Amino acid sequence: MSLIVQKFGGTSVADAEKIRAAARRALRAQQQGAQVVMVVSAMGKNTDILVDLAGQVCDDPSPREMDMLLSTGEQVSVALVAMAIHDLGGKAVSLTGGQIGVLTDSSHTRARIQSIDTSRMRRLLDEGNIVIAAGFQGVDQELNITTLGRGGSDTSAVALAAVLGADMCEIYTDVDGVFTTDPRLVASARKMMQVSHDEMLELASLGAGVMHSRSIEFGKKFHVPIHVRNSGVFTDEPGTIIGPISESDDRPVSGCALTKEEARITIEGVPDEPGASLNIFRRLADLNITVDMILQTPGSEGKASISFTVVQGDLARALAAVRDAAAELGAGPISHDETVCKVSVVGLGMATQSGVADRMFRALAESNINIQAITTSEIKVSCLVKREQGLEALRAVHGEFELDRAPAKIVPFEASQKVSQAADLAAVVSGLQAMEDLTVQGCELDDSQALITMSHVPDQPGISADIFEGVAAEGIIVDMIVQGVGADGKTTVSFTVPASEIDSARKVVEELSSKLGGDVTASETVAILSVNGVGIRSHTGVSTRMFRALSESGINVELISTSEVKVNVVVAREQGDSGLRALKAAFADVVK
Ligand SMILES: Nc1ncnc2c1ncn2[C@@H]1O[C@H](COP(=O)(O)OP(=O)(O)O)[C@@H](O)[C@H]1O
Ligand SMILES: N[C@@H](CC(=O)OP(=O)(O)O)C(=O)O
Repeated sequence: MSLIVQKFGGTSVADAEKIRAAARRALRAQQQGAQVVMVVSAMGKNTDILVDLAGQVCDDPSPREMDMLLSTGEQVSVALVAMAIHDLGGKAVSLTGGQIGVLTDSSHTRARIQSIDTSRMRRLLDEGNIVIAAGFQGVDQELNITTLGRGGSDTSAVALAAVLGADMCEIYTDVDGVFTTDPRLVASARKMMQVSHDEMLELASLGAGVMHSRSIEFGKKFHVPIHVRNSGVFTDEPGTIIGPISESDDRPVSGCALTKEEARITIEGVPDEPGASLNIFRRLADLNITVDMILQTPGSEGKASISFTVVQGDLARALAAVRDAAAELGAGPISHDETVCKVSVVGLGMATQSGVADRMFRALAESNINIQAITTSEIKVSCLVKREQGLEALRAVHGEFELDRAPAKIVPFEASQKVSQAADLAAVVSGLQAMEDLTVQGCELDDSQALITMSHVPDQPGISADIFEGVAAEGIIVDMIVQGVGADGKTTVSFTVPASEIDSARKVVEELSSKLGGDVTASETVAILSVNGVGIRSHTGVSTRMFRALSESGINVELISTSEVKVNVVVAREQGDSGLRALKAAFADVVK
């Protein structure tokens, strides 16, 4: 007998009529022969209302009490959905996270699932019930109620689908599927037929609120087929499948996203020596703060400047940690900016096609938007811009890559679904105990790259577009790009190219610097070390572990770039081999 998990987000159970519609949908699936587990979120904006209430009662609610409060939203909706099913003549039982046996760690408000007990659900399903599970919540060893972080019901649903070996995990929401960007922000956004796990992981962590990024991590790790659909239309029209392959293989960019609430922290005068980054990022990892867009740019007299972004809500805690690190390192001054946001493009295709970054930079320049910082990974380019220009930047980029138009070649829906379903159930079951553990696929060394740095470049719209158009015109594929945060109207741009291309890349950059000003340095003797896997960014300790391993081997990190699936660092070439050995040893316990 088939088993499906149907998750209904807050928008899909916002009122009595929607609750009845959700109940009808589950009953229909059951009548068609499936066992059905529903995972339900709090009604409408109820969680926001509860958060607001807590804020009215006190300034700094305890995380434990916050979880106790927020979990009630889901408890209301599961009971109502069960009643609606009973009223329609069906059999249903609602369960809280604790009643199911969703065991989590004790990090309140952002707990991680450790295991799920399927026995009670199986028994209820076998007795003909629809099981209605409260999303977003679990309990720790002491039976304290925990929550999985805002938006966490998606994660509950995919995790339940994984442990139950479900044939499909349907995510019902208020849009037709996953769009090329948030359709509320860009009217011409287009529904994708399918999107790959890696693309969705990046999009979700960059602000595509339609899915919680940890749920995609689960989906990828346990081969759960995920189908995002609209709860408001009662048709069999497919939504978007999140699976192993991209919608089209002839497009460099699949989607784009805006992360509105970013804050940037910069620490100048950091001693350019092994262990300095570790000192800073270890403290942030200990606080469970996810750090993004880490940029390290060379400064004068052996000092570096390190900038990174955090979500605005984490700014105060991050600043306190950074002040402690700076005091210990003798670094400073520290500055921060809360008026920034991040615009990103994502696509599996950009790993093999050149000319993505420069097109993005040109589109922003043409809208007169200055780029304050850039980071890239194989499948994304992110630019930090002024918050007030974020929306305009997103629209410019969406238009530039013609995301409103369907790609010429689309991989058929059924084909991707079949690949997804070829999951190995045994692997899912054996993965149960260590459900959210970090998976590292491997550590790599690329010693064929060279590094070019342009410093003291005027910090104005169009500079990066000029540089990377020039480089792309020579047919050179740029791998990492890091543009530092400008000081005194000047900025630093560093990037890596294949060592065989260094002369032509240097020529382009030198010609530009003779026009624009700025100094060029090139190093043919660098290596890129990387760690790749799943959940790299959300497991905040990965960069720390990497920096620690390198620092203990006396290796200095020159550049860093991070993504959901990879962290890259540039080091001196002669240290590449020892760096790789150090990383392999450091990650030996989590390599899968
Ligand atoms: N790339 C995207 N594709 C689809 N929806 C998106 C995307 N990015 C952001 N969204 C937003 O996510 C919303 C759905 O998520 P959410 O409001 O959390 O719904 P739910 O209550 O169903 O969980 C959509 O209404 C849409 O505005
Ligand atoms: N109710 C929780 C959990 C959740 O995932 O909700 P939704 O599915 O509506 O995004 C929240 O608002 O964060």
